[in-house]
Amino acid sequence: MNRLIDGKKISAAVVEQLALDTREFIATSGVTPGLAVVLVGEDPASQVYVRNKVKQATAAGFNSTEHRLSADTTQADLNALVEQLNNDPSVHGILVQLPLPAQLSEPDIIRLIAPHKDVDGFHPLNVGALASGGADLIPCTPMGCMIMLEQTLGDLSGKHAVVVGRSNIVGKPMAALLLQANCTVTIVHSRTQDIEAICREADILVAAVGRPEMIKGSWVKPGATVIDVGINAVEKEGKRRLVGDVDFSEAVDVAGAISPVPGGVGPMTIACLMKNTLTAARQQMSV
Ligand SMILES: NC(=O)C1=CN([C@@H]2O[C@H](COP(=O)(O)OP(=O)(O)OC[C@H]3O[C@@H](n4cnc5c(N)ncnc54)[C@H](OP(=O)(O)O)[C@@H]3O)[C@@H](O)[C@H]2O)C=CC1
Ligand SMILES: Nc1nc(=O)c2c([nH]1)NC[C@@H]1CN(c3ccc(C(=O)N[C@@H](CCC(=O)O)C(=O)O)cc3)C=[N+]21
Repeated sequence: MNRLIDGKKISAAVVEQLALDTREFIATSGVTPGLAVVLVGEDPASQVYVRNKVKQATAAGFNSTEHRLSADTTQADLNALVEQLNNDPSVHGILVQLPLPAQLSEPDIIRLIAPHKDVDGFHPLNVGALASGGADLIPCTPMGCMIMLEQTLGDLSGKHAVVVGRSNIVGKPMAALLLQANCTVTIVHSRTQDIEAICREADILVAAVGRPEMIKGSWVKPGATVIDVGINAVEKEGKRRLVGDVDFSEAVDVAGAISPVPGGVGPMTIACLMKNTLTAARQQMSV
């Protein structure tokens, strides 16, 4: 029996609960949570995500603002915007869409965001808190993956989890959360030898590589739970399609449960961004 992990459905339930919590927060504090999303340049995929984020934030009952800067924005201009948002009491969460154009420094801008408004959980202070087990603002994509895994498997204790990819935004925080949930965690990356054999040992396989359909059905242990984080735009039969890092058509016959792309991790990421925005607003208002 193969089971599809339906990110659209799970995220809708998360957002529904969040809308209730938000209403209660607004009634108690008199404050509406505010999310500011910053987009530099015209990357079409980023525009889609930003639009989805702003739409969902409005649905959850937040105020949300979108700040679009041109692709040739200077570091000084971007810094000035972030400082303005840091100092704006109506803004509780700030997200700067990545990647940034080449002339801008990602580490510098991430460090500049006030840690208590860092709803991506990328500031070194929040990364440190996650590593030592006491974080409030957890990176949205790994948080979304954990919700999917816990709904599918319940207790994750003792499972062997293999994370493919070691980026700061997905792979590393994913591994930290799995470890916190008592999994035995292996991280593999581009220098790992015999990735296939390691993947085949996984009870939980999380793919965050950015290579379309790299993980084949034969890499999956029968019955394993597969979470596909990859979002890759490819041309198929002359049409633009989104595919994951897992070869879904092969893996679906082997896995015990698997998340699709689209309709898997993507919507969960946005739902978790909303969760973090409410958490940030609560902390700032001490409610
Ligand atoms: N659904 C969602 O909400 C989100 C989806 N994504 C998607 O997830 C994917 C990964 O994103 P991100 O983590 O930012 O990507 P990065 O490019 O930052 O990291 C990719 C990782 O995969 C590893 N890797 C690359 N090629 C191989 C290979 N052939 N074999 C083994 N490992 C390899 C790299 O290894 P090394 O470190 O050695 O170079 C690196 O650690 C992308 O498709 C992205 O679009 C990302 C964020 C959110
Ligand atoms: N600071 C920052 N934080 C991020 O969290 C961040 C980022 N930068 N840069 C880019 C990646 C990517 N990402 C996605 C979010 C939602 C979908 C999503 O909603 N996907 C839908 C489909 C969207 C479509 O149709 O294109 C789905 O998979 O079903 C995808 C990808 C967040 N990221």
